[in-house]
Amino acid sequence: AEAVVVVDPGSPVVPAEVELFQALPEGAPPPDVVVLAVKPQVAPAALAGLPALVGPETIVISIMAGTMLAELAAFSGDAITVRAMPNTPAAVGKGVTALFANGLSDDARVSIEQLFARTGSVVWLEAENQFDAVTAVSGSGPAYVFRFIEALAAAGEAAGLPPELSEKLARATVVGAAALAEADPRSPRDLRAAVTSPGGTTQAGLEALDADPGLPALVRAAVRAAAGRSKELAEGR
Ligand SMILES: NC(=O)C1=CN([C@@H]2O[C@H](COP(=O)(O)OP(=O)(O)OC[C@H]3O[C@@H](n4cnc5c(N)ncnc54)[C@H](OP(=O)(O)O)[C@@H]3O)[C@@H](O)[C@H]2O)C=CC1
Ligand SMILES: O=C(O)[C@@H]1CCC=N1
Repeated sequence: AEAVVVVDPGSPVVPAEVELFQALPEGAPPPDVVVLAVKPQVAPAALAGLPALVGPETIVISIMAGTMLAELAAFSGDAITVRAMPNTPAAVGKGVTALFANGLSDDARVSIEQLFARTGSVVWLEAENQFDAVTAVSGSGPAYVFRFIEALAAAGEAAGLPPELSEKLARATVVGAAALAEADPRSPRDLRAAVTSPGGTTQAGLEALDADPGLPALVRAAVRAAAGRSKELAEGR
């Protein structure tokens, strides 16, 4: 990008080449791309000045959970409007972003894809109503994995390891398993089977993990709750 501008009423630390504004600038030429990253609850107040700022060539990308394209139309004036759901591993180029828009030109589609490809992989959704489930799986998902690291570290401590060592082992194990899942084309199921010696330690651990209610049921409940919250946000609650 030629110039990157951040609008934030606070004082976030931004890179030297980024300009910081406390409020939306008035009378500026229409930007190429605007990314809306405020909380959905503050959007009406924060974005009131946006229609006057954007032009018909501007691409407005909202990453707000639960804010529908139909609602975004009120903020985005003439601009091309896109919904995106990224996730925080984007900070290290390992994110995954789901995108959806109606009637995009091929050019717009390519530039949006290129923008998010800088932060990791990109998928286009077939329907806007997939966002609730997508938000619950990949938007919120990193937090489930971090929770797992915390739980594994705490369990190691309970099994007698010093806290620092246990956290180091738990973190390195999840990082290593994720890297293997990325590099090895086998399914997660096959990767799991490769660790699990018949009658060995892993089998004993997995049996406990799957005992009622079991990890799959807990994860299903987590995704259902997060998707439900996404729907509530869409209804303005
Ligand atoms: N966190 C995540 O993993 C993901 C978040 N999202 C979406 O991103 C959005 C932000 O979430 P998150 O980063 O977690 O929340 P934060 O509260 O961390 O970020 C919100 C930001 O908006 C700023 N802000 C508040 N009011 C205004 C305003 N009037 N004008 C401009 N900026 C304003 C805040 O500034 P200040 O701190 O000074 O109040 C803050 O920097 C949400 O819509 C969320 O759904 C989407 C995908 C993943
Ligand atoms: O918790 C949230 O609402 C946002 C959306 C996905 C991740 N964080």
